[in-house]
Amino acid sequence: MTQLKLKVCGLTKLDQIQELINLDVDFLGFIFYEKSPRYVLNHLNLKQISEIPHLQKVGVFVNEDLENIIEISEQANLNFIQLHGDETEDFISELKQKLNPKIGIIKVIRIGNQTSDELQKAINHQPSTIDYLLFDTDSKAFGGTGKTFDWNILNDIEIPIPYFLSGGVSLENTEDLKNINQKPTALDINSKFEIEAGNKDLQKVKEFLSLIKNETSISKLS
Ligand SMILES: O=C(O)c1ccccc1N[C@@H]1O[C@H](COP(=O)(O)O)[C@@H](O)[C@H]1O
Repeated sequence: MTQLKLKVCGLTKLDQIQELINLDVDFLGFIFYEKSPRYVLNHLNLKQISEIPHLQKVGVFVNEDLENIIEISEQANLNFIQLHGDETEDFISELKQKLNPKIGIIKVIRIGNQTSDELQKAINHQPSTIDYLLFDTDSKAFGGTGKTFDWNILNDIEIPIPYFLSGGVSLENTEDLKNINQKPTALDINSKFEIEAGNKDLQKVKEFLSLIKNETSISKLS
């Protein structure tokens, strides 16, 4: 059985980041959206982010200017760009052309009240150059609300590439993973593992890690 990966998002503190690296967390997420309470550049500069020794650093952007994404990705030494807004197919294709080819793209599909047909169309319209999809709950804030969507809708669609599951993922709802037929490649945790925005509750993250990385628990979930 392939092991579920973990992305911890909304990081702002170097000591916590180092601890997550020691815990072998698979993806580290940094929010480059000024309106977010987890806006990383209020806490760390691009050089500090670039020096973080991890090979799966994800920058989260919301309807950001293409040239800014490229500049930040280079200066912060990012490995993935997570597009969390309403970025079009053309925008993503142009970004892919201009971006360092080593940098992958994660496209977020925010799930609100779409039908499964509408959702399928949105998935099918994504450019083939994206590396992962990420499903999150739709909201005016774009993300980071701690709210879940109805995961059952994932059983009504075809997901052609690996995906991250996000939106209010917590210690309390991993049980519901067993109802999803096509399992996510990674779980993305954020606001449910915080003392306050951007300040992670590492004890909770450790509990979660042992839950999802433990073979016995995983087999209970699938
Ligand atoms: O966390 C934020 O503040 C944020 C703001 C704007 C876009 C995305 C944001 N975070 C992403 O939201 C999801 C879900 O987070 P949560 O579990 O619901 O708190 C996660 O992918 C973050 O990358």
